[in-house]
Amino acid sequence: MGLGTLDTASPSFMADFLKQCGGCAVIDGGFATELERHGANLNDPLWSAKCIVTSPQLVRRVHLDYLDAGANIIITASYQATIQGFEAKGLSREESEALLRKSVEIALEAKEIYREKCIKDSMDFAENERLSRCPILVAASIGSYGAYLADGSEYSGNYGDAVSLETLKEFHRRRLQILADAGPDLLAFETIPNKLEAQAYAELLEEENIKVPAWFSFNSKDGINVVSGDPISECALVAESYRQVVAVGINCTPPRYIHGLISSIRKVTSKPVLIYPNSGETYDPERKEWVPTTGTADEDFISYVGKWREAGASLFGGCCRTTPNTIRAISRALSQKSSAPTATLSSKTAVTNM
Ligand code: MET
Ligand SMILES: [Zn+2]
Repeated sequence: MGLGTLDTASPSFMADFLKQCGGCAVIDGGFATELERHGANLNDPLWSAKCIVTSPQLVRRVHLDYLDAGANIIITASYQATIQGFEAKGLSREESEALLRKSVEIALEAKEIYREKCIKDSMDFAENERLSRCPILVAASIGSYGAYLADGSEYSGNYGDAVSLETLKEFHRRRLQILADAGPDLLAFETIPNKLEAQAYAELLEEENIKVPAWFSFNSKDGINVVSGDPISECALVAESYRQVVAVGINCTPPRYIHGLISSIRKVTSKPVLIYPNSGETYDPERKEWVPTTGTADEDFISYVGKWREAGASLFGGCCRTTPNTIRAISRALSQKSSAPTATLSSKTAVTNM
């Protein structure tokens, strides 16, 4: 299935993977918001991680839906799964650690089911061809300290002076070890809100001698800086000297900012650039809901894909409020290989038919 020739420990792992995918890969779409669309109530400090406990079948189903839609990389449900968060719910240390492992196990299971389905369904030539061309990767999600706090600071990046580099490293250390040992193909540090946390991740990868390749993905609300106000160029540069970091990019950010951010990242790194924007709506942490933004055509998400590719991104997916339909449309847009991949696609359909 291709993976036999892909060595996650090799320095050329990401380049090899992208080559097998034809130059570009597809990441999945919004995970927590997709669980919600299926009826899960995530109004909880654990957010999507609650479903690892309450609805593992639904977690697996959403992974499978994204694979069916054309994702080459699925991201685990561990974004807001932390030992501290589970312990606050009364679980023991052992139970908490087992749940972290379980998030990876469910995604690996979905990958296996999907592969078996494709093999069995030998009549489905197109699917088989896709699989043999490009392997499926499981990326273990690591959300920020702010995501654990569940107080909106993942979108402000402001942890206050009391939170130091050491605080962040100690907060993340054990979770990182457990997720890395659970057997994912990648580690996805997602929605990184400031430079300090990126630095903490980078140092941890080295100190803990983590062998699983990682990506760093930041979020922005102005297209120039990450949400804390640290310039994206400085944040992306943190990753540059760490060989364990195999891609750098942006997630959970409105589509209208992505083009400029790709250019800024490309100026400071030659690592592959990944992007998985949200639907363009804004999360209101007080109301705990997504609200529409005015004045921009963020529903044109899919129509941007060709431009993002031209700007130098090579991994594309969606974040909050995007759906398997969005991913299917991205996958098609990329495989069309034309400079105007949206000609036959209604982007509005892709994003609003949720
Ligand atoms: N991978 C996570 C999800 O889609 C990222 C959340 S960003 C707030 O649920
Ligand atoms: Zn998001």
